[in-house]
Amino acid sequence: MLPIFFQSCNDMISKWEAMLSSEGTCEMDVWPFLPNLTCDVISRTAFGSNYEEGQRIFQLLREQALLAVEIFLRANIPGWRFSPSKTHRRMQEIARDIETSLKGQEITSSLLVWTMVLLSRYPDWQQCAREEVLRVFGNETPDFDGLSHLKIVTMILYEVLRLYPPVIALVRTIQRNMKLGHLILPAGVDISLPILQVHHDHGLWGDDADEFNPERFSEGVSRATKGQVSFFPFGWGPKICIGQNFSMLEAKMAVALILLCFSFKLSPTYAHAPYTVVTLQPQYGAQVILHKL
Ligand code: HEM
Repeated sequence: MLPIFFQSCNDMISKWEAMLSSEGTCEMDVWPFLPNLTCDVISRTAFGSNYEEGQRIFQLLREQALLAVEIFLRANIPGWRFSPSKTHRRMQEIARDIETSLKGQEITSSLLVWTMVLLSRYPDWQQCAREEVLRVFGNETPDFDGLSHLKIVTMILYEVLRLYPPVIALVRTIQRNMKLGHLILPAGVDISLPILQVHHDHGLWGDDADEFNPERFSEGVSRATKGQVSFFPFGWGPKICIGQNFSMLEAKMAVALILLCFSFKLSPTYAHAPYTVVTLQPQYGAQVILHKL
């Protein structure tokens, strides 16, 4: 799997290098490249093909996401979600076409784009992470052992997942009448588990809850959360994400290789506008200025 991550990340970096000016800089929107990278990785891993060959599946995934938004926007029309509309029929067709295990690809690109935005905003953390990557790998190709030893990069990724969880909420349907704390929950009711709000809760995370401070994860997740379920970007319990190790490894590889090749800062044209199309994305892209190292 790691050689696939490495190859796909290198392909993306080569495209960025080809765009550099003679001074070794380039202003660009990195956001469109990141879903292509994660599609490429999952496509090569699942089908042994590259992004171009797996393209049909990813077009279907994007169409499905837009249809889901359409349904969400009409959710307040009573009974609409049960009606056999054209949107529903198309969604069912698409669902048959796509295996569940593909659903993580766009989510990982959300993690990567917010990591680039935050490291652009916090150059000290960017430098700190680069020094760690250089210390661990030097001129060697990143391997599994080294990636598992990237402590600062891991702290940064956790803090990005806390501030910008790609999945902002989970929904659960109550199967039978139950009591949860002081709440009585009747069967059939849908409840939302608001990941984004919990991750920003000042009572749980302190006064700096809205600030980027990877240091809070320096002693691991359970210390940072004081043993509470206040950090669950991958869900929790029996339905927890089965792709979390895959995506963390992929993200570490991508971040390590980008840090080794470029320094980057936000372009003045960047407009901070997180919005949700199934996952949390930058509405107007992620314009950065890259400098070749
Ligand atoms: C940063 C990346 C990712 C995040 C934040 C993420 C997050 C999540 C979340 C919140 C859930 C729902 C858990 C629940 O309903 O309680 C989930 C489920 C799932 N994820 Fe991920 N995911 C990521 C990457 C991936 C990747 C790369 C894959 C596949 C290679 C993947 C495969 C799945 C599958 C198959 C499920 C359904 C598990 C089940 O229902 O039993 N995810 N993920």
